[in-house]
Amino acid sequence: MTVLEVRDVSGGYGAVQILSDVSLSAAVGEVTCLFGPNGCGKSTLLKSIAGALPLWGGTVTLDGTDLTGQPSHKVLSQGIALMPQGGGVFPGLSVKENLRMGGYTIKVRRELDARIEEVLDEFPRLRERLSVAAGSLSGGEQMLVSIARALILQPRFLLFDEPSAGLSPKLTTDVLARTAALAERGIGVLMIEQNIKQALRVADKVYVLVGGRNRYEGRPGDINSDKELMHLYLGVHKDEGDPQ
Ligand SMILES: Nc1ncnc2c1ncn2[C@@H]1O[C@H](COP(=O)(O)OP(=O)(O)OP(=O)(O)O)[C@@H](O)[C@H]1O
Repeated sequence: MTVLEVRDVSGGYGAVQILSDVSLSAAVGEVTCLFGPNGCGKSTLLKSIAGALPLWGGTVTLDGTDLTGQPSHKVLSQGIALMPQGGGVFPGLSVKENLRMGGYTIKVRRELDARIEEVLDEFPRLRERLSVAAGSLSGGEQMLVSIARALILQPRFLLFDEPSAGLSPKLTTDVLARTAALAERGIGVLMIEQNIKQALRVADKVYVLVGGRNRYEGRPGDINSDKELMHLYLGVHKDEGDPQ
């Protein structure tokens, strides 16, 4: 099974260290959730894995292939796509143009068109809005464009940075269900999420970072028994954390 392995990763910005010896592993076909208090380094970790930030130490491997220190386009070509907060669509470009941008490495036009068609079959709502500027879509629709765009290159792993940020409770449920569906079709999902309770419903595995270090690793059913973690660091209060 394809596994993304992060080992003893350290990193930060300028001289400021944010991550200290962080390790995790995520598998294709699973949703791996990354929780932790604000500012603990979750986004920094995803950016470091995706090659958007240099690592100070440690390794990132995909199925044993060393990706440590590779620039983001190389990491992407290995099948790891980063979905930034808010989706990161190009607001002034149409939905169709955004999808084309997702496949910019596919040089054969027919092949790119076929991939776009495949993805649109999965996202019929986007088909109706192909010529609309992505920036004029709702937050939920922009997240769909972002997911659809990432799927054009048939990634093995999607790194989601708070896919539900700014979305209504209903859209949050939809987007989290979609991440679970992506995992079911064999993609590995590594996801930061603030909606702990809802994320636990779709998670196969959970990591918690505190202060840029690993604090917890386990299965979603077990995390509720760590009261300090749930209440103090994740802000989930009594009777709120049951993933059922
Ligand atoms: N570009 C940057 N330059 C300098 N410091 C940064 C930069 N981006 C983030 N930081 C700092 O790094 C720390 C970790 O930020 P990060 O965004 O990784 O945390 P997070 O766990 O994702 O937080 P949140 O849950 O609030 O999104 C914070 O103290 C933040 O202020």
